[in-house]
Amino acid sequence: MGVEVVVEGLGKSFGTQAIWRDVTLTLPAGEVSVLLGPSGTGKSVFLKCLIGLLRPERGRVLINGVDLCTCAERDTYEIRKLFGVLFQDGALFGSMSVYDNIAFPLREHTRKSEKEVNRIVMSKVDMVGMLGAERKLPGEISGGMRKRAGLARALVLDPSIILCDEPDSGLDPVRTALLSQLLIDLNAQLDATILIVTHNITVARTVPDNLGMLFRRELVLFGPRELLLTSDVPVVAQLLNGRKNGPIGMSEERDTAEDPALPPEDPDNVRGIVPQLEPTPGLPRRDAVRRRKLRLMQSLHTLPTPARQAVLTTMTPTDLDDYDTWRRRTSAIPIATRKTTTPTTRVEEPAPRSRWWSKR
Ligand SMILES: Nc1ncnc2c1ncn2[C@@H]1O[C@H](COP(=O)(O)OP(=O)(O)OP(=O)(O)O)[C@@H](O)[C@H]1O
Repeated sequence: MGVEVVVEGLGKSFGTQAIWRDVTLTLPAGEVSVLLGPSGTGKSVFLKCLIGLLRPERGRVLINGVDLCTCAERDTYEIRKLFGVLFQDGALFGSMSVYDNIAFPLREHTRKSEKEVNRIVMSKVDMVGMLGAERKLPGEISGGMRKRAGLARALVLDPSIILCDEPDSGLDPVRTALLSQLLIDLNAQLDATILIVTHNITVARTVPDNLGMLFRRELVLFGPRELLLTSDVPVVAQLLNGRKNGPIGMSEERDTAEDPALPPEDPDNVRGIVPQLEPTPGLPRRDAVRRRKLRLMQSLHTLPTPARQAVLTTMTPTDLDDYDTWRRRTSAIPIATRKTTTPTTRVEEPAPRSRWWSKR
């Protein structure tokens, strides 16, 4: 199963340029999350901080209890093995074939035989739909294929955490839709924690379990997809609808500090929940979906009404039964505890779980 990534109070600057400050969020284990934000808001820098390629000045990144911001080089190296990363440009070695690029982490970090390497590489080549192109050089294939080759390379060590920096940039709408499906299928097969940085609104609306947004050097919001897709926060609504009117300007200097109200009659306003992609028929169901539903029910009371209603519409009778079982199990503890002091008190609700989503 994937690994939870906990980010607490993270801050990063380059010299006097503050990129973002006080970023706090949790990527739940095995779930798919998307990070949005206008160009230049530091999304790629954030990914690099998560894998320890850049060191933030403030805050913590906790993975399996290890703080990547302060741990020794040796621990960083070990933790990094949990990650598979698709960099923005694919980051392939230009002089190596696609096959050798994908085989590289296996040859570098494992002692597998060439036969075993071949089996793994070809299975990943197949997975990303590149059979027949594996002997080509990166310069001989399209940008979209380079992205998919980069994704195949990110997967060869069976990562618990997959980071994808703009996997859809430069892809046509059909290939973007296929890539979205591929990411959901991967999550169903691997149950890995996935974080995708994208500018693509359709990907943001249809792929993730959780959405977040960076703007003006801060994390505006991070939480379940229902929270952002029903959000009235102007910058979130502007970005998710791809509109020109709103706080986001052409350049950072033109971004406005206040959140001007959006015109309610805007015909482009397509706010609301769209169905999330399901794994391709024949693949396993996503384990994350059930875990996430239980977690959402536990923290339902912390969500704004529109998000809460949207979450409730996704619940099946089985989900509600799961929640009921959990409630009975957890409330048994306080009832037993209270018996000694106030035996007549019935505890109706489990202790409220602290809010796990983040708001500026
Ligand atoms: N190594 C570095 N040294 C100095 N500045 C850097 C470095 N890496 C990134 N930056 C700066 O950090 C800011 C954020 O860059 P980043 O690439 O993370 O943005 P982004 O949100 O991913 O943008 P885009 O969506 O356009 O890819 C930019 O102003 C960039 O110039």
